[in-house]
Amino acid sequence: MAPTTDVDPFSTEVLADPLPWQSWLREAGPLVRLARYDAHVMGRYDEVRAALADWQRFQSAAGVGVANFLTEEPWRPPSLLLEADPPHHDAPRAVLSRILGPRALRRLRQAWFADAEALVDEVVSEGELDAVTDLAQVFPLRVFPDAVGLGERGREHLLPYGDFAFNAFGPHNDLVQRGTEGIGEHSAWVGEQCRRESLAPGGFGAAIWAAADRGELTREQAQLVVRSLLTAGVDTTVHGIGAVLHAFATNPAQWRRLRDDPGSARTAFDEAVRWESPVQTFFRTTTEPVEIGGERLPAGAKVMMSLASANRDPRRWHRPDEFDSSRDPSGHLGFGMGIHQCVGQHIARLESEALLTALARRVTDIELAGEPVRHLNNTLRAWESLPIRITSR
Ligand code: HEM
Ligand SMILES: CC(C)Cc1ccc(C(=O)O)cc1
Repeated sequence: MAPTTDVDPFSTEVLADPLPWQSWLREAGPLVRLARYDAHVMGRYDEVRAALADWQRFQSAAGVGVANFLTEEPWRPPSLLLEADPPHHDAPRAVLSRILGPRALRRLRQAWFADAEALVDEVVSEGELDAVTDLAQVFPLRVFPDAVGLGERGREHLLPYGDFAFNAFGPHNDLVQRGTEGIGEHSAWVGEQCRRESLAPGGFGAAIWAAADRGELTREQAQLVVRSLLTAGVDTTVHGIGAVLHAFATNPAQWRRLRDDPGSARTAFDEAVRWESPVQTFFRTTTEPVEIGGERLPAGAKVMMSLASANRDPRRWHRPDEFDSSRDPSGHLGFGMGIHQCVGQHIARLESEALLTALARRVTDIELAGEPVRHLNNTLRAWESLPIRITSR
């Protein structure tokens, strides 16, 4: 019988500091029953990785949150990638993989590096700034909506829309309730941006619609694939960049390492994604009886995957709680694993690499200049505010 816990992983206490819970979870066993939710949870690297690779027995079509789409209405029509399994998942994934692939990045690299230099020039004279509001939120919102082909107006809907979507993977707690008031307006704006007429030529959105013209997607699918970009492509990178800036601000020696070797920016970002896991958890649903750690789960069971716990599992990582930009972070689960592994990860890496490279060129030292403040979300590990002091050459 799997150990049972009465802990609420979505409680304010756990969301504010999830590390003690994750340590307990890893020691309690490979699978633990969550008494508060009709669900189980995995926190060890090997089991989480194996389940993510096993899409046949751990499906996504029943939703990747607490809610089981087979028994309750989703808050919006399900994603054709995230909340779909093969064969339905195949075409949307193939289209997006190509559009967000290496060729797109070569086209964007020069422009994003220049944009990052310009932003750093704007802020670096400040001396003291908030790494969240002045950098982590600004840069992704300056480059990504343009790359998608969005108009200028209404981009302030993007962050709150994504924040709600990530809260909605959790239970209907206070975080979801507080977002309910504004989500109608944010959703309406996002839905409008997914229409072909709203999307500028040359952007990711127009490329998705061109795939529909070629018969690779239907028109309805095209709209939803654009919606996937707008849902998954903003808050994640904002909090990923927040995480890497916090990591460097609290490890000054590693900032000097980055300045000596700017080429290490990409690995440093992946190490920050492992260490902080901006996306902490999501769920799968069993499609047949599954045996894990001596526990037999029936079909239709919801299982929470704690990426964050797995990314700090001492069974897999040496000194897991340390941010070590010189380690090899490959194999981390911060972008997931298997057929649903993040299709936008290269975009995220490029955004971070552009900003870190621009900062490393101009900033000799980065350190905390005040108490960082957490932004709580049922799924995301995020900062609300990150006061830093930078000294530039
Ligand atoms: C630091 C930034 C990011 C993190 C930590 C992150 C994390 C993840 C994770 C863990 C998954 C797997 C979900 C699952 O297995 O159910 C995923 C999937 C996905 N991500 Fe990302 N992501 C990031 C940035 C992005 C960006 C920039 C985009 C779009 C340009 C994006 C689009 C997607 C999409 C569409 C999926 C669904 C893929 C599928 O189900 O086949 N993500 N992401
Ligand atoms: C970590 C994932 C849950 C992020 C994510 C969110 C939304 C979508 C979508 O397709 O709307 C895809 C991926």
